[in-house]
Formats: sequence, structure tokens, C-alpha cells
Amino acid sequence: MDKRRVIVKVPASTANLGPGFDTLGMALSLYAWIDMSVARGETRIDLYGGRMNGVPRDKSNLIYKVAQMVFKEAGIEAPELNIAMYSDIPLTRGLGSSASAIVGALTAANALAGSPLSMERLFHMATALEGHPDNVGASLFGGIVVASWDGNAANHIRLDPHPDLDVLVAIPEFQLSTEKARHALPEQFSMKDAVYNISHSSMLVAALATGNLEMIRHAMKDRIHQPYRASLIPGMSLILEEACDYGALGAALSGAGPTLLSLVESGSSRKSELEQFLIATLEKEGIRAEAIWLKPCLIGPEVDLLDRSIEEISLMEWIKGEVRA
Ligand SMILES: Nc1ncnc2c1ncn2[C@@H]1O[C@H](COP(=O)(O)OP(=O)(O)O)[C@@H](O)[C@H]1O
Ligand SMILES: N[C@@H](CCOP(=O)(O)O)C(=O)O
Repeated sequence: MDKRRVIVKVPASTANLGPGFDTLGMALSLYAWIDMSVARGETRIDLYGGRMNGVPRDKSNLIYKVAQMVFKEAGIEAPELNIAMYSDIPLTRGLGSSASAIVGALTAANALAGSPLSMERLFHMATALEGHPDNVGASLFGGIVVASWDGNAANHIRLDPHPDLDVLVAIPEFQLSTEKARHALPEQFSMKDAVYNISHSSMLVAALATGNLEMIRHAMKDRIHQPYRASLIPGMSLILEEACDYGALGAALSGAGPTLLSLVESGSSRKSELEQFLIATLEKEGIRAEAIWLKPCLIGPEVDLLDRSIEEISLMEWIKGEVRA
């Protein structure tokens, strides 16, 4: 076991991109940081920032449990840990906070153990934990990830996002758990709707791979999850119908929601118009929302092995130093 300390910076993600349900994901320039080291005494978990309310600080914490799985998988006796986390990714809003926590914990524990597990193994473990490969694939590999999971094997192909793609997310103040939003979906679909989604998802992957930005508007349409989730997010249907009239290249529910996502060309002169449309539409439904402009994140977790202890430099001091650098 490596005696040093590891800090991992991991990106948020948006899943589905409209029709690619449980298949497409894109990493975003919004981050969480996990600090992990072997403890001399009992396990200690510190969570920083206003986004972590309600997350447990004992051994039931997801990060601790996932780290233990890595040590077990690597055949190493599980140590007591010092864990600290700071996150800018809001919980249960459809921006992959749970996937980032899982990927960050897997990566940090693997680095502490001397990196015995391959990226493919970590992807498999992350997918099995999350239940779908889209968010974890994007957080682990960065960029746009096309992924499949049949319950046994997780496979992926990574694409570089077009350099002119910007991402606008409108994050409603209310939480919607992925579990609840998955329960809104039917068990079965008609052949017509299945074909509709296969064609649109394929078209979207081809558009993103070839940089055909005009096709995104048509290709981002979906019939297998968004229509069923619309009643959980008032204002969503209008936003998806009209966002392109306000300058978006395409719009979708981010993951299971409630965040709404628009893809926008970097040089667009209509960015504030679009932002106002999203916020005003949600406001009319009595929903306050925060709009954030992001870029696709091109890389997965960034791992730093430190020789300095928590007493010498805390996670928050380290992040501030990194942001300044
Ligand atoms: N850092 C974390 N530590 C422990 N649990 C976390 C952490 N981040 C997220 N989670 C868990 O994941 C849940 C959110 O996951 P989910 O409903 O899939 O929404 P999303 O992934 O879209 O934010 C949280 O309510 C919490 O239980
Ligand atoms: N494909 C999943 C994606 C869930 O993403 P999250 O960020 O909301 O956890 C789904 O649509 O259920």
C-alpha cells in the first residue's frame, strides 16, 4: 500500500443527450475533488462546501464503501482512511454527482494501492455500481462517451467533442433522484418508438463524430424517457420544443433531470437570450433555477500523489492553490 496521499479531481457528466438513454454521456467542466490517505487511527470523512448536505460522514458513505471494494479487488487488506471531499456538482440534479463520487473513489483508492486495476476494470466496477455506463464512462474517460452494458460487460468508445461546443445548464433548485425518475419510465416500448430512438441516437453520434452541428437539433429528439419524465419537471416540454428558436443547437434533459441542457455554438451571439428563455420558462412554473455555462471536459480524473500531509496542506488550501495556478 502506498503510504502517500492522493487527491483526485473528477468531472461531472451529462447522460443521454436526448435519445441515447443509458448509452451516451459527456464530461463537463464542473468538478469534485476527493482527498484520500491511509489513516493512522480511525476512518475520518470530511465533506466541504454547500453542495454536500445530507451526505453521510460515516462508513456508510459511498466513497468509503467504493474504496473498500477496490482494496478487496486488489487483494489488499482494507485500511482505515482519511477522506475529504469538496464538490461543485449539485446532488440529485442530473449532473452525475453519484457517478463522479464513484469514479473519484475508485481512482483515488486504486492510486493509493499502486494502480493494480486497469481503466477497463474500473469502468466495469463503476458501471456495475451505478447500473448504467453513460455517466461513469464520461467521468472516467472524459469527452463524449458512447457506451454499452449488458449486465456483464461494459464497452465504450470515446469521441472528442467539437471545439466550438458550449454547454448551458439550467439547474432547478429542487432535487429529483435518478431512482424516482427511472420509475416514471414504462417497461415496454412500441417498435415505432424503438426505431425512432435508434435512428436519432445513431444520427447524434454521427453528427458529434463528424462535427455536423446543424444536425444536432434534429438528432437530439427522444421518445423513450423525456416524454415520461416531463410531468416531473414543469416547463421542460416547452424548453425542449423551443430552445433552438432561442439559439441552441439542441436541447435535452440532463440525465434523469431536473437539469435542462442546451448545446450552443461557442461564438453564438444569442447566449443571453437563450439563458433568459430557460430561466423565465422555469420561473413561470414557480421554479427557481441557476444557469451555468460550461465546456465539455476533455479528460477524466486528474490524479495527484502528494508527499504533504493534511496538517501541512488541507484539501481546500490545495484546491485554492490549484485554481490560482
Ligand atoms: N460525494 C458523495 N458521497 C456520498 N454519496 C454521494 C456523493 N455524491 C453523490 N452521492 C449520492 O448520490 C445521490 C445522487 O445520485 P443520483 O440520484 O443518481 O443523482 P445525480 O447523480 O444525478 O446527482 C446522492 O443523494 C447521494 O446519495
Ligand atoms: N441514463 C440515466 C442517467 C442518469 O443520470 P443522472 O445524472 O440523473 O444520475 C437515466 O436517464 O436514468
